[in-house]
Amino acid sequence: MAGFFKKIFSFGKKEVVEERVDETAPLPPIKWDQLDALKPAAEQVVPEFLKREELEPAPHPPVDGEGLHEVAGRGDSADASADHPHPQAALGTSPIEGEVKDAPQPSPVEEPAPEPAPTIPATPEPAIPAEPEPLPQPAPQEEPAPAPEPPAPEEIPLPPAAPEPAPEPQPQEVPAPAPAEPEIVPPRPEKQPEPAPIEVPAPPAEIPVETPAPIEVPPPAAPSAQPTLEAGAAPHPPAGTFSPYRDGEKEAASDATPSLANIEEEASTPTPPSPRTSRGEGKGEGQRERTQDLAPAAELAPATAAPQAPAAEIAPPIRQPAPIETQPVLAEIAPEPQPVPQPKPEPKPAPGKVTVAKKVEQKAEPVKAPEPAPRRSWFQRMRDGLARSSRELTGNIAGVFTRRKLDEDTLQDLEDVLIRADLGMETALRVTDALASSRYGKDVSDTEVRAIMAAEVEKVLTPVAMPLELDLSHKPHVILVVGVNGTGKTTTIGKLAAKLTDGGLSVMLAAGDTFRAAAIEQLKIWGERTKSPVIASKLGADAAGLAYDAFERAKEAGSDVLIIDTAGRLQNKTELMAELEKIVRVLGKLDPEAPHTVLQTVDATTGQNALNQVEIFRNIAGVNGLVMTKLDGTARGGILVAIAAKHKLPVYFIGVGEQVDDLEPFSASEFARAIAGVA
Ligand SMILES: Nc1nc2c(ncn2[C@@H]2O[C@H](COP(=O)(O)OP(=O)(O)OP(=O)(O)O)[C@@H](O)[C@H]2O)c(=O)[nH]1
Repeated sequence: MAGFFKKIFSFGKKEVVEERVDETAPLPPIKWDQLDALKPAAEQVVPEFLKREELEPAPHPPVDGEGLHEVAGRGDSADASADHPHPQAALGTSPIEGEVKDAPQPSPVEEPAPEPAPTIPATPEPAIPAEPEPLPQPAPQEEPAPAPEPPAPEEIPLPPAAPEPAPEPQPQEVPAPAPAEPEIVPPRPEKQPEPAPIEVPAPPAEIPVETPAPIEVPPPAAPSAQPTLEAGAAPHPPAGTFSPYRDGEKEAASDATPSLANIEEEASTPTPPSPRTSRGEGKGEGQRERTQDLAPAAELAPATAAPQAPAAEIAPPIRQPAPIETQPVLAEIAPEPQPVPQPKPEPKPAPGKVTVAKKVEQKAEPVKAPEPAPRRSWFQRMRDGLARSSRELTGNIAGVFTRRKLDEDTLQDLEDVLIRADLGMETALRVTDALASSRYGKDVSDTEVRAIMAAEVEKVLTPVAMPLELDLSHKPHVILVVGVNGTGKTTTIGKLAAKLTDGGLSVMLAAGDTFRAAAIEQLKIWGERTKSPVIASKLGADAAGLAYDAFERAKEAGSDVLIIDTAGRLQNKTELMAELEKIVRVLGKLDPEAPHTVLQTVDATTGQNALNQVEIFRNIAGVNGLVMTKLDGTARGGILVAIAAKHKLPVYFIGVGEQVDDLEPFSASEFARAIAGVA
């Protein structure tokens, strides 16, 4: 075989010499298309050359002459001496011969070369230019490129010696490209025109090679993981990780996707880098390796593991460990984020605990709210409310009767104490008279004095302590609520509506306080709380007109009770008093007896002014009942006794708080005992 290639080599020289001698004319421009067209011809011609070489070199010159001109014209004049380059270039195709030249040298070393040689020319041509970098695909596409690079092929023959040393490393390097090439195979079938007949068998062989590759992966996986570290652990693990998936993708994607091959090459690049450098040294050899790799690849995979151990083994192990490692890595990654969120919930409980503690504290307060201690009983609440009044009164009484006999001075001192307690002159005289009639000249204790006082106050209050009676024959029973502003009219209306609705009565509310927007809104709130419809109008509207409309509405609705709120006016303002009179007058048009109840709220904290308020409202609005408000926490609860004694108006309720339940029916004995500090 060596002789065979030598003949070819010498033949090329002869052609070059002959061609140049014959043709001195300027070289025509290069026509790449023609060159491509020549490629297949060249292949066919090649065998002819071989034959003709042995027989006659003459016939070829004319044929190759054109190719030679083109090649020479490309400008390797410096290499004009290019003895062989020309024939190589003429082939076109230069790579073909270049390989041929390269082949002969390594071929002696590698005996199998002679046979693949004919096949080689087809593949190597495109491969040579492309292989140095992108071994697989670019080569065929760049076929024209190699032609313009005749100098490369020319130089190639120069380092023929290099291929000789290269051949040995090449077989080693071969394994590395081998895995990549099988992937590259798909692109080659595209180039099939040249190597098609010969390589066609190879690709199928390679295709199975790829499939076995993943199969090989599992066995060496665990052990190979370590070797991967040696060959290029860093690059491999990632490549391996992706490789398994890519293989599957490759199978699915089929040959159409050369990119996959590139991807794998990139993944495997760590190992190939060294082989590539070696390849760059000898292109012809590199080409050969391809052809050889393609065929032997299938064989190498299983059997040639030893020679290709470094590269071939690295590739598979890399793939295997990678997928395995990747999964565990993912598994590790997954748990990592889990612990991360865990700490987050931890802080949540922390603040939760804090909040809980806070909430507990806060809730503890509302729990205290059941301080319905006031709810324990209205009397207890009233007693607590009258405590101030009681303490002051009882304290003063005790100061008067401490180890003193009852005489005129003590009786006068007691009268003064009762009057300062707002009980009124009448009530004070009643108490002193009662005490003097039974205890005059005797030692009297404060307890005895308070008991007599409680009894006398009760006597005063009993006539006025009356329950509110509603004549439901009136549909509705109209309750007009009057009183000085701030005495608790609206609040009392809400409390009363709650009692009535709780008792099963239907109640309608009328917002007659058209001078204060807050009063209207406040009444609406009470209406919502008591589920009672509220009749309201715009701010500043005529209160009498509103009362009239509300009365009609209540009649139409069949309400049991209509409660009309009014504006709080100072009794000395004629206009305001006239408005109340007008309301009463208008209501009387619908029902002469309406309003059926006129309640006046009296603020217990007002003191003696409450007597005047009742006097005025009684005369203007016909007040026929009282609600003593704010008896809780006042020291002047005695005014109720004075009002009762003077006006003898019924006291239906007393307000002992701002809550809906803080409206209690008035009890003379309880109030009297509470204010006198008698248990
Ligand atoms: N402590 C206590 N406060 C009360 C009582 N009744 C009413 N109040 C409060 O007294 C204030 C005045 O009550 P209102 O109902 O608005 O009095 P009003 O007469 O309607 O006032 P105007 O709408 O201005 O005429 C409010 O803050 C009520 O919560 C009570 O019996 N005890």
